Amino acid sequence: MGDNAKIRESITKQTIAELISTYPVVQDFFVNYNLQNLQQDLTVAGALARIPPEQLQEFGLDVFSLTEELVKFMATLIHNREERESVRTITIIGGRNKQGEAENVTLTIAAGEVVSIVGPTGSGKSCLLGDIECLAQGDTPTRRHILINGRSLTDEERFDIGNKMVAQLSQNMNFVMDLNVAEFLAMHAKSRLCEEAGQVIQQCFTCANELAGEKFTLDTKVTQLSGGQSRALMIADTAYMSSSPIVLIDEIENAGIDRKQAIGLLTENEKIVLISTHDPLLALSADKRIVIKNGGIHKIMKTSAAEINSLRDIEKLDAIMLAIRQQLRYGERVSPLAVNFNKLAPAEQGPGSDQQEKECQQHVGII
Ligand SMILES: Nc1ncnc2c1ncn2[C@@H]1O[C@H](COP(=O)(O)OP(=O)(O)OP(=O)(O)O)[C@@H](O)[C@H]1O
Repeated sequence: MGDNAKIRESITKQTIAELISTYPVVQDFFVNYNLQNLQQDLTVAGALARIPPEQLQEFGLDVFSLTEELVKFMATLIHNREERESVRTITIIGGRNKQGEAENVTLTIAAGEVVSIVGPTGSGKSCLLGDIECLAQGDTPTRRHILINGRSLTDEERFDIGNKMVAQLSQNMNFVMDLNVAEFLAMHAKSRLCEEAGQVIQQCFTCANELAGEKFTLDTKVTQLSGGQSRALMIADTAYMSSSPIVLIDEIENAGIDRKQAIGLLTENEKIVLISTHDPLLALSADKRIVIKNGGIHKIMKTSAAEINSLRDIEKLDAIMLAIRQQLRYGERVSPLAVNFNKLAPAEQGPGSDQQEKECQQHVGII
């Protein structure tokens, strides 16, 4: 029996109340067809059969085609749920760098892991994100292959627009719709068949406002949001509404948002997060970092215990920079710094020494 036939058989036998209690978002489907008053204790088949034909004619439907619409709606809902739960790993199989030299790398990243991508400007960080976004199969300039749960995807799986495995938060985000924040979030909730949409919309809005510096309201037009506010809204949206299990972030450091909180939020739901960054705080907040050089994966380094210690100092420095930025933003004088700069010089044999780098590379078993 095909998937849709199984869904049809299963849902039509349930009562309306049972179906709604398992999938609250189904109420939206009924409301769309003006069917909010269906009798709750009847089976779905029974309740749909009792709808007067003229009520459905308004939508160009009869009971049979309405049932098929409901089955398609449920199939998408179930597919999204399964997908969210199904990506356990992604694997990057090396291709070649800008010179055509082989990368000789196989890196597997598990659900819940955060990996940063670092390297000089123009080295190829966004290109690696692009490979993951399109689930490359040796058909991009880098010739990399990306596997999901250890296997290559078919072209149908890669290019199925309903199959949104990867969410990408890119550097430039522009809205073209004339909607306010509330309408925008409601539209997303609907298109992603979000369960408990009202609650999720409120969570997204509150969280985006916490991430962004300057507050905005639900009435604010999305076209009026600043770059940082748009970024904050999209991060909250990705964290709470998107079912995509893989999140790619291209440089959030310049968006003026709370970066640590943003990453914490995205990793809460066992997503795989890859961040291209020039920011030490973000780079070291990851479990591992991929170092890109000349278009190729040069090294993969696990964040060492010493680096995690340094991260605490980096956070303090970051807090100082943030405070200075706030003072400047609000037209205040910058207060004298209570920092002993002599103490800030990196220790001679500190993190980053050759010995430690070798250990890191051995640890992840890379080239
Ligand atoms: N392996 C490769 N083979 C061929 N071209 C590559 C490869 N990797 C990167 N490139 C090319 O190099 C250019 C710069 O790459 P990319 O934009 O990914 O750099 P970046 O590290 O993200 O830069 P920035 O830090 O400035 O954002 C792009 O034109 C990209 O197509």
